[in-house]
Amino acid sequence: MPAAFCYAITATHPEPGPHSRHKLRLGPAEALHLETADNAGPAERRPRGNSFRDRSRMLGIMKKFPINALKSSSFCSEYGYFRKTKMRVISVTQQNHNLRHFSSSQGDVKSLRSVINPHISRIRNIGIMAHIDAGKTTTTERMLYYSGYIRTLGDVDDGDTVTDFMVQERERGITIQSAAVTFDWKDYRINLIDTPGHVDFTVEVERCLRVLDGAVAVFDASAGVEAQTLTVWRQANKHQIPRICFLNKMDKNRASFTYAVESIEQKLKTKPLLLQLPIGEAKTFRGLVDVVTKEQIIWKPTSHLDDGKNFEQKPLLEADDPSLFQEVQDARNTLIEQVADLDDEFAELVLGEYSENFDLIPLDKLRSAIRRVTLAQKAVPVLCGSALKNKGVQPLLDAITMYLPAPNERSYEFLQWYKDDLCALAFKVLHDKSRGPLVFVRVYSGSLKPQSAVYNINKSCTERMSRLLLPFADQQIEIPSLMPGNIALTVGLKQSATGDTIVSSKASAAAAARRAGRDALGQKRSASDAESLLLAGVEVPDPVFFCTIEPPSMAKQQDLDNALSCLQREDPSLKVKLDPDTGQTILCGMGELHIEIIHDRIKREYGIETYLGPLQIAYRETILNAAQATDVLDKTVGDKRHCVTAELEVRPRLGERATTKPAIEYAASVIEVLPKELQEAIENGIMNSCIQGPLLGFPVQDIDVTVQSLTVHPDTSHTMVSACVSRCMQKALKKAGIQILEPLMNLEITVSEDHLSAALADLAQRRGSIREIQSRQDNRVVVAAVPLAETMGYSTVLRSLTSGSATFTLELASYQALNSQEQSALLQRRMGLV
Ligand SMILES: Nc1nc2c(ncn2[C@@H]2O[C@H](COP(=O)(O)OP(=O)(O)OP(=O)(O)O)[C@@H](O)[C@H]2O)c(=O)[nH]1
Repeated sequence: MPAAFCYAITATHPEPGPHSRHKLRLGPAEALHLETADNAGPAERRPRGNSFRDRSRMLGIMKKFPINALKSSSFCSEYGYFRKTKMRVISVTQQNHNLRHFSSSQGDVKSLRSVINPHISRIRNIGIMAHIDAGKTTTTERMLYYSGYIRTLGDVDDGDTVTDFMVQERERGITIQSAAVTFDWKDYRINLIDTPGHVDFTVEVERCLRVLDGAVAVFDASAGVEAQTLTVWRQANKHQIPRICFLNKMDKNRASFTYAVESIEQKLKTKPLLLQLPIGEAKTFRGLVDVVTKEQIIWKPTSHLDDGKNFEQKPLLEADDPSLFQEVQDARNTLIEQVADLDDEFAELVLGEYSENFDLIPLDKLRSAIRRVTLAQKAVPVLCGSALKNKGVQPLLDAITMYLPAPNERSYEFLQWYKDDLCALAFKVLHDKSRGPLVFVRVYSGSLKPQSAVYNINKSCTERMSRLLLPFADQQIEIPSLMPGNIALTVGLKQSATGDTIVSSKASAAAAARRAGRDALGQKRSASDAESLLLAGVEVPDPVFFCTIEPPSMAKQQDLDNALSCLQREDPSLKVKLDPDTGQTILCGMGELHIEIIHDRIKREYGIETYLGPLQIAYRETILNAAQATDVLDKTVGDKRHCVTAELEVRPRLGERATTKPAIEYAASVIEVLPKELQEAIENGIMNSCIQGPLLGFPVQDIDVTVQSLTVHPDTSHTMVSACVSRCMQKALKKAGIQILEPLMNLEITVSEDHLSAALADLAQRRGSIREIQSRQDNRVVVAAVPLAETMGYSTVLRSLTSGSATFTLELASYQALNSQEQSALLQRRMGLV
């Protein structure tokens, strides 16, 4: 299957707003180092027995219970003592940052008084992920505000949020790059990554997920689960990341808590744990009830400000609102049932001591049980609010600290190879004009210190790191060390790119490789499996669009090459190659928007005005039949004779589809006498010929290859073997008959009833096939399949057809064969005949 990705375009993009500018004021630089013996590991699990529901039914204990007047216990600091260390504050010089207000009084600016290396149990590495426009950036901005790191609330629509700092992000009101920010909330260090929702930047989400321990999935409460939510949810499943759901936009027209929860349950196939219920919906939304504590939280604007800082939290009494009171009571009983069903330790407690009265269950016991089931990914806590209207974000922050895991509660298989040696992962690169590349790293084991040499396993090189910085909101604070579980920025690493593994030395890498190798033998794992554990890289799907890119003059070619190589280090989904026939530079990307943004960044950040050729589709080639070919290469170079005879068979693959990696087999007579280096040379030859198919030069997919025979003269170099095999492959592929495949996209359009027929008529003209039309509140959701070639400029057309009211998402589904007419039309176009 192709790597899943999709893209979403809102047909109504907000216009760029005025950029508010503020001056940066910093408090005095001071840092404290935390040393604490606090260790909050998960309680040991007990073997599961019958379900709680079954057992409680047997015992007949499912009753309604009286009000629990317990107050929520505040999280008191468990810190031991603080020790002063040196720290330097550096204001961000990122070219595009608008500087923001920070509290100036000492004691107010938490970042400047923060501990540098909090105890690992107090760290939360969290991602915010969602469908485009669900409100990730707005929620992040509120978190920074309530935790005291910014003094004014930025707005996505005004283009002045902290995390969307690129000019393109601020102008378009979308997140393009993930942004990592650090802040403290109630004695916890939160490293938070705001990820893009637009599918062209899915790889950006994927690489962040590698370093996260938990995630907050944000939903638009009026839309529930949308297409890109499914994609990011699948990505989080793949990395086994515990999650919390935040139903945002509860203030919006048509917001529905019940609808959103149902869609989470049905579409994401997960068990939602309702930890809150909203008080009011849409226009009447004014607060929430904490189902765990049965307290109501009502936000109240002060006379001059409605920034959400002022809220009242008090027990919900029956007299306040009898029906809400009953709803909360039921919700709490259901929650207890659900958790007991999933957690034996809690079930025992509930069935024993508290079987007569659930209200007496201590809060900490219930919370610990919710935490255990969340960490085990058996269920997902659900909270709600409205980030834009400043409601619900503080309880969300509390939930992050309470229910999402600390780094030491996650298990990473590769850690065992490193023991206590340094193992860190570079997960993001930013280019800073004055300081060069800034590399974000997460430390898994050992510690990282500035002014030290480190070894990059992927690049097999030693590099020197000059400084370590913590990205507190949009300030960066220099720190003396980085401990396991934490995230920071490094200055000075010139070779390291996204996805690289960093260790202390070459010897330490070798020792880890030996341990991994030994283990691989023990567990019957292949050496390449062990290697992949050692190198925690990022999977990048193949691009679907490409175009030529030209500098304004030949003199600027070198500058353009440099700019592209910097951008590629930041963005592994950007591919750059040279057209072997024309010598032109080719830019390959994940979507129209992706290429547009790269073009814009080259102009703004590197000052090069480039010209893009027309956007083209990255088709694939495959074969129709099995075929055999033989090739002989006989060449004398200097005094050496290179002589190879190869015979190969190619066949269409029947099983697993959409892979450009051919399955290679050897005839028994060949494999018996094949040295490893020669095998590598043969496989290089086969792979190279699959990169550029014989018909139009597109990658060849879904083929099996058998090396039938191979004769090699003793003096022949391996390069000549590869060349002969490659030529033989090309012959075999041509004989087998080439079929062109085009990317087929899953398209989901959300449109009002009034504009439905216009959208459907347009779809019919685009070779689209409609699979389903669903209802989502007052809107219709059209699920269809459409060739990628027919989606160029679709956002503009849909916007005009629906007066800007529709939204759509596209996701690569598969590659489908072009019919013979379409294929010959494409051939003619590519040859310039039409
Ligand atoms: N009504 C309402 N609008 C909101 C809320 N939160 C965010 N918005 C608006 O929704 C739009 C998108 O918000 P963002 O915070 O940029 O959403 P995002 O998920 O970060 O978007 P991408 O990163 O581009 O995917 C903006 O116009 C926000 O003002 C909310 O709670 N209620």
